Amino acid sequence: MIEVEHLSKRYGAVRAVEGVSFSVGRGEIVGLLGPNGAGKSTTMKILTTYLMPTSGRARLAGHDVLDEPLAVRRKVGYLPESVPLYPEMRVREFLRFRSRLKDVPGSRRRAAIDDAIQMTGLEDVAHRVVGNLSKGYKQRVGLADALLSDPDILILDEPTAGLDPIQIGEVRELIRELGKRHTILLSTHILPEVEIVCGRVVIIARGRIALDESLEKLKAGQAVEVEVRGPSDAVRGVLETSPGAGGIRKLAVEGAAAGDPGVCAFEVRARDEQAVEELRELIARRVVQNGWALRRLDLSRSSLEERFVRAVRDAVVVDHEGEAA
Ligand SMILES: Nc1ncnc2c1ncn2[C@@H]1O[C@H](COP(=O)(O)OP(=O)(O)OP(=O)(O)O)[C@@H](O)[C@H]1O
Repeated sequence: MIEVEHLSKRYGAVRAVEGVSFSVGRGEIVGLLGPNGAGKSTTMKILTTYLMPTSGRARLAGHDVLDEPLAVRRKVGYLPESVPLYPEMRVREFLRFRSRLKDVPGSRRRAAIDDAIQMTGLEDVAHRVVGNLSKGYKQRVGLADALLSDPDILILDEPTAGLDPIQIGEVRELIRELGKRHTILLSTHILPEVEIVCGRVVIIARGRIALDESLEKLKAGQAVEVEVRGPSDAVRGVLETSPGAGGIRKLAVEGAAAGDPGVCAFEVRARDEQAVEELRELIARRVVQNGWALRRLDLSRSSLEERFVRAVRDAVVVDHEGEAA
């Protein structure tokens, strides 16, 4: 549904996007992840035909952004980083206005607006003035707008930016729901967001692709963090000999005293993706069987974070080497 080939964009001397290539298949939810200024918004503006690339190609649902920009716009619903709304309009009135602009046929317009309102949970505020809504609800109005023409593709630029934790959860849930019917490319710089919502992540750093991988693969080799009240050496021995364990790292040991073995914490890396869930349960059983108190047992986030930091750092190094050359 989205094919991007060697896309570049310069703003004067600023190379915002440099030879970016990736693709998104029908029904995928892909996260475009990167630090501030990485080139995410610029890429999305090119894909939605709001900006022309300096070079390279992009096709959405088979239409080229340069040759057929109107056809692209008909296939794409776009939620820009800052949602342009008319604050003095009421929600339904705004969506009616937008549906006319988007050429939604008159006979379909009412149903399209009702569907968009229902999908985004705006029923209770449909009669309210947009400018008086909370930021979370304004974001939903932006999403409803993006859905009006029932587009095949949704492009969402930082859809949860500036929302409170409850609103963030609601919008993420909504995106997952939308992912059942639409192909979605969303940008964010929040790692857990990608983990929760997306099936694949494309990391962009300094305008270049630093990583393009499925979440499943990224999670392979994931680790379990375990905290136990028990003798550190014995605990370590039991953890590292657990079937499925691929390596162990000490996180902390504290408080051993007379009569108290103290508390120790380890990160146990799973040998493969399947192993991590089994390993978690096995560790719980083994700790308890040894008569130790299990204080904490989590999936470690560090593996994905490490991959992100490494990918971004490597991209910066390559960039500097490129400049030096
Ligand atoms: N209109 C513009 N004129 C000049 N430079 C620009 C313009 N728009 C963006 N840039 C620069 O291009 C680079 C990429 O910006 P872009 O907004 O695409 O990044 P981003 O990944 O979306 O960042 P953020 O997460 O902060 O929104 C940055 O260095 C930015 O300063």
